[in-house]
Amino acid sequence: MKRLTIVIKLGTSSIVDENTHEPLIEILSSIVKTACKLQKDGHHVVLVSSGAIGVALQRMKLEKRPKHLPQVQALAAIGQCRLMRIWEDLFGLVEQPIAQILLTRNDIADRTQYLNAQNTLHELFNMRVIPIVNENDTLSVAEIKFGDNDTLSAITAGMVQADYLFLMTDVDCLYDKNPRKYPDAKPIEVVEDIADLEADVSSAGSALGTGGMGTKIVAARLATAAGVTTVITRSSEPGNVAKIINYAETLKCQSRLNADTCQSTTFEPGNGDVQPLADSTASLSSSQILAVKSSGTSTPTLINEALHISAPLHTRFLPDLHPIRDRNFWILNGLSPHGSIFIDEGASNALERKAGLLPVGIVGVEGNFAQQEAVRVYAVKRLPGSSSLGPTVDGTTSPRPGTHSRTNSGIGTAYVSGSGADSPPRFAYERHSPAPMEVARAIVNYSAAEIKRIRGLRSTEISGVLGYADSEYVALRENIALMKVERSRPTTPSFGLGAET
Ligand SMILES: N[C@@H](CCC(=O)OP(=O)(O)O)C(=O)O
Repeated sequence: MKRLTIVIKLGTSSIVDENTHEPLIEILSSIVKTACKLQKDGHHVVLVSSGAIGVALQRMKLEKRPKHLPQVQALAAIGQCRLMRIWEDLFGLVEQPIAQILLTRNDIADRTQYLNAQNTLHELFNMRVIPIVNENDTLSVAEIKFGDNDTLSAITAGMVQADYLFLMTDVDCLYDKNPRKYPDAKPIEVVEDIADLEADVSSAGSALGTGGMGTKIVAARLATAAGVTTVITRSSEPGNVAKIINYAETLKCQSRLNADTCQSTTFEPGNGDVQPLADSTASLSSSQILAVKSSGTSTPTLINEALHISAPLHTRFLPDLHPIRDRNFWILNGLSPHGSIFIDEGASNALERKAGLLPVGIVGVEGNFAQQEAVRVYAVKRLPGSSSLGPTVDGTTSPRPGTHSRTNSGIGTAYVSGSGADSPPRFAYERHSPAPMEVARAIVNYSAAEIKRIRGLRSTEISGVLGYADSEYVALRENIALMKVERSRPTTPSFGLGAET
């Protein structure tokens, strides 16, 4: 039997009525039914549930979400237990145990706590319990906030290495243009590479929640990079979750056009339900396999036609084939960067070859970070003729006064400037057109002040300058996570839609 791990995120607008703030019992009941069915079929299910603040508004008979942070935090405290009471009542009706997990970014910034959260989730799966995750808003202030539950759900999906993340919202899917303005807007069913998506993400969230379409795209980017198929679909039809999984798994299986690889899959095309097969027999009939083979296609739409299967409207973001997982996922997404380091091309290439980060390749530092904190790592080009021992990247947004020349490096745009032949060359970079490329995140062995003093030096020179040398590396290889960097991207259709949460 193929067991899937499925994270379903419900925004505030799917949980409470935007005007009356009453719980949307019909949707919540359908979610419970869907989650229990998936669970009973052997899959692992996690709910990421917003709605604490929305539910509290009704409890406290308030008309609007307050703006003052302590009031919002107090409401979250009031609403969270009421929200869980609603879930407990509904899941209790079908004897399905649930668990509450409240997270802040701080909780997972510590590697041990991150692993503890991960272990707890896995243990709950083993116990056949459905975890319900929300941000711990009462403790969260800006610096330790995930910001919105779309991001939280993507991090949760990465943490449990989910197969699917469902971002349930108030629209069917993405369209090639704003369907509210353009009646001929076409739904986008599959986004093969999210890097190619140029999105109009201007739509705001609902009055109660914090997310919108922008945060959904950010979440989809994060989750697909972690190998999670991410789906945007309408929350008012939770039964669609199983239909979409069924459809996507069937297409995945069929696109391989190989009966052997389909053997462990457990789906009956077209009936809308995910069915575990006790004996691992092929889920697709030989006539269906023949139908696809004889159609001579592997594209989803044509396979779909060959099989006569369809799914409710949705947009599916396909996962990265080389997912970022485990420690790398944690470095990239669990930690908040406290500053930036700028490295030259040689160092950038060395990182690609899985080397650690030495001081000699560092050309600049920004921010005020301490040892063992996370930083962003940007690649910039070292200009010909500049000193190898300590040109500074100063982060100005335009060239400094004086003589300057400009090169387009393909990595970032670098300027060299100085007031004449006697002045040492300085590096500056332009933040826009093109911005320096963030190539990695790293946990550093030295503080910003220390790195400013040792940048450009060989490792043997560190102790001479600092009086000590904690490490020859500014960041050890195991503490560096490379980003997926797109050096050139084709332009792609933009889309528009007005999702609320
Ligand atoms: N954690 C908050 C919701 C935050 C949030 O992202 O809300 P939403 O945009 O509705 O998914 C709550 O429970 O009210």
